[in-house]
Amino acid sequence: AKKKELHIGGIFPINGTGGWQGGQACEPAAQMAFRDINKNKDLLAGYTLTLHPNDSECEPGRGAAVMYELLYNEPVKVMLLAGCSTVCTTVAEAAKKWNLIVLCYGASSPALSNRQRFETLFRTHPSATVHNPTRIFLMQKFGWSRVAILQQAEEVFISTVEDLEERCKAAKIEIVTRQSFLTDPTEAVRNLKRQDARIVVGLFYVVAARRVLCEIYRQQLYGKKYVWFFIGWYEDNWYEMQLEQEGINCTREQMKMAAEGHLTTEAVMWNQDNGTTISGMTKEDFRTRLHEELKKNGFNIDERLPEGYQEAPLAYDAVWALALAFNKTIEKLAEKGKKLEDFSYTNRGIRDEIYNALNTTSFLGVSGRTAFSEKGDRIALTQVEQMVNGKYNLLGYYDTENLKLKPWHNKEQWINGKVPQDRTIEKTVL
Ligand SMILES: CC1(C)CO[C@@H](CC(=O)O)CN1
Repeated sequence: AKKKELHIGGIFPINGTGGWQGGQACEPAAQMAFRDINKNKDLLAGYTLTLHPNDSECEPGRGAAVMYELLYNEPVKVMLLAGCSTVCTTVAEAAKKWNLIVLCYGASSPALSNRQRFETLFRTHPSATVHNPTRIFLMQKFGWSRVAILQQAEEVFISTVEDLEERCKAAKIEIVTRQSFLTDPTEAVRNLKRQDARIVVGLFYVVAARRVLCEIYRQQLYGKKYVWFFIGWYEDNWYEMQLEQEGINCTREQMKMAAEGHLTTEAVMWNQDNGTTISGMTKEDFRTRLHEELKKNGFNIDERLPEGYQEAPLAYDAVWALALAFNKTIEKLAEKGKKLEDFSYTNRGIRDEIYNALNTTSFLGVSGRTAFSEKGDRIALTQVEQMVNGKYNLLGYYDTENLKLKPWHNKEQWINGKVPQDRTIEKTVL
């Protein structure tokens, strides 16, 4: 018998430079997952999934336009996939009116962790706040209870800092100052110096990070008395890239000196070990297939780029989450004599079944263990690295859900082997 089609709306950042460069690999990764699932005999028997891809250019206005095209044109879509925080915010806030679940594979904004605004949102991309429990863990591990914050004035960093401040308060870690800047960090760095900040958490995009690093060098806020936390998803040699083009007036050597010893935190987006995942692939199998897929799609791949498309596993696993949830929903509906293909935009009952199924979905994907919190956030491990002599050393992983190390390698290095202090220790004259 002919298989029944389930139609999925896909909104991807294909063109446009508004978003992150990794986004372009998400549509090919999702297409790969649709093929794998439609071939899989153990899933969705009697059904076939059909993706309707569209380009949002990572721009919320375009995202809204393609969403309405998807909704006002046959066939009825049963779910939406979307990427980019701005597009997901727009799409997810509206989609609940059509009883559509929205699965976001590329949205890090903490604002999306809000069930009042986003009743039907789930995301395989962790919120930017996933770094914060790890930052607190590191402060406690190294005995720092007096820290400072330097951030770029962007929504994602503002809401991340709000979460970090709450966690610092709960952990009795004093935030001696919180400095923010739009594009020029000079004054903000000067204020850090005035407050004798020693342990600083930095939250900014990579172009701003290079300006901060040069300012750190010029104002001597680096070396054995200081520790900086940076974001870990910049390119590995971000501190020496594009210095001329961006008008950075520090040499590569100076940037490298200022960067020495800094710590980074980032969400783990590729399965930590090389075990076989639900699709039968290991993460390396996936990387190889993605590489081939991107070449076939005319991407100019060089050796490094597959790492550069770090979010591709999140798009691939989002489709597996969707398929597993549909599988569960079909069984549940059958008990009530209902069918998934009877979904319509006014059908709240089927939306609730899909929502409940996603809420309890958990599997090992190419992006690692994939499961969602009650706010629909991706539960993820974080990775900690330290820059030593211009290269990142892996220090370990942290499980923010169970608040434990997985594992820690004890490879951190400090100048003269001494962990920097978080304040000036008054010499007590005996
Ligand atoms: C880690 C990063 C680069 C954070 O931004 C995400 C895009 C977004 O949140 O709009 C993609 N992944």
